[in-house]
Amino acid sequence: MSNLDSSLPDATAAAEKLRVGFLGLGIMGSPMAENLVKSGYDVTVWNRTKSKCDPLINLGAKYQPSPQKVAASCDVTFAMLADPESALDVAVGENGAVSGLSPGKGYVDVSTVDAATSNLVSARIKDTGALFLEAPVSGSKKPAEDGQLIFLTAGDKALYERVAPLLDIMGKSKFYLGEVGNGAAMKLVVNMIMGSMMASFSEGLLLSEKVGLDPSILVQVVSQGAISAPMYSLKGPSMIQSLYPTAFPLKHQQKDLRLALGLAESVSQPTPIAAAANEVYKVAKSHGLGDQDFSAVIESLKSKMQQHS
Ligand SMILES: NC(=O)C1=CN([C@@H]2O[C@H](COP(=O)(O)OP(=O)(O)OC[C@H]3O[C@@H](n4cnc5c(N)ncnc54)[C@H](OP(=O)(O)O)[C@@H]3O)[C@@H](O)[C@H]2O)C=CC1
Ligand SMILES: O=CCCC(=O)O
Repeated sequence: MSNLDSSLPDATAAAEKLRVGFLGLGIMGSPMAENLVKSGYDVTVWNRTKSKCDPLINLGAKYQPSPQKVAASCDVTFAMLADPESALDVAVGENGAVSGLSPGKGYVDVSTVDAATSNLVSARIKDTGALFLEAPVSGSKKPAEDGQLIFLTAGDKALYERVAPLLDIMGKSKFYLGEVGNGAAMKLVVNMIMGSMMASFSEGLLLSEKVGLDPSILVQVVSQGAISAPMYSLKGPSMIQSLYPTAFPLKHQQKDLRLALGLAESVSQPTPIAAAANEVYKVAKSHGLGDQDFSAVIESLKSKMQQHS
């Protein structure tokens, strides 16, 4: 097929020259928006803390002072916000995106939220005549920087097709999962597994050390067997040194476990492992580790912290 084939998504988007809004420039939103700017898109940004917009503005992004004004000045607006409360506030609160939307526009929420929040945002967006897509992501800070995220999308198929070239810039793959809520649910199930894996890995590192083994050799052994995971090889060495440089904040992992437990409860699915893991993250959060990487959960299993909890 020729590169000039206008049926290709890339060619369609280039021909359309979409104006892209981006709300929420935290650990994930900043590199995602940066990749769009670097790919030549006309990007307009907003963030609650305005200073985080400056590096993007220096790269050529435009700025608007509210989600409403971003949505009004763009064809499609992405939102990458901390949690259900902020996702709702930015979409439907005062000067929220909804008041800037109209038929022909689209809103793509890439935050990790629960299905109920996503459905609420979707209903309000659709009331304006605009289209809605939920598209939470798997992959952390580095994959966001490298354009290697995995999008778990659901909602308006027409919007999915329209933004596919943008998702392809920010990510390495994308799944379309049907009705709004399915993307949120898939993301929560994935992060429920991840949270339990990290808590279990933490126990193993500490146990190996207590029985006189070298935990760095445990990391090597794990990396070569059936339970190997990139996460263990990536985070294990720094965890052994009690270093937790933030890629995925612990407070967000605990939020995802909380939301996943709610999802499980809604269908009476027992999730005792995730429930136990959630308690360990809650202890870590209550000890002020919420802004550190989620691998800092190991701290809550160290005996000195157990005595103080
Ligand atoms: N970090 C990661 O590895 C991954 C994170 N996620 C998910 O992506 C989302 C964002 O994560 P991440 O970028 O790491 O988080 P950050 O904490 O770095 O960024 C959160 C963003 O939300 C904004 N925000 C928070 N509260 C409000 C509010 N009340 N009103 C308006 N804006 C608000 C922050 O604004 P301000 O700058 O003003 O604080 C910031 O832009 C979360 O849902 C997270 O679970 C998904 C995959 C990976
Ligand atoms: O939500 C955060 C996910 C982090 C990851 O997938 O590595």
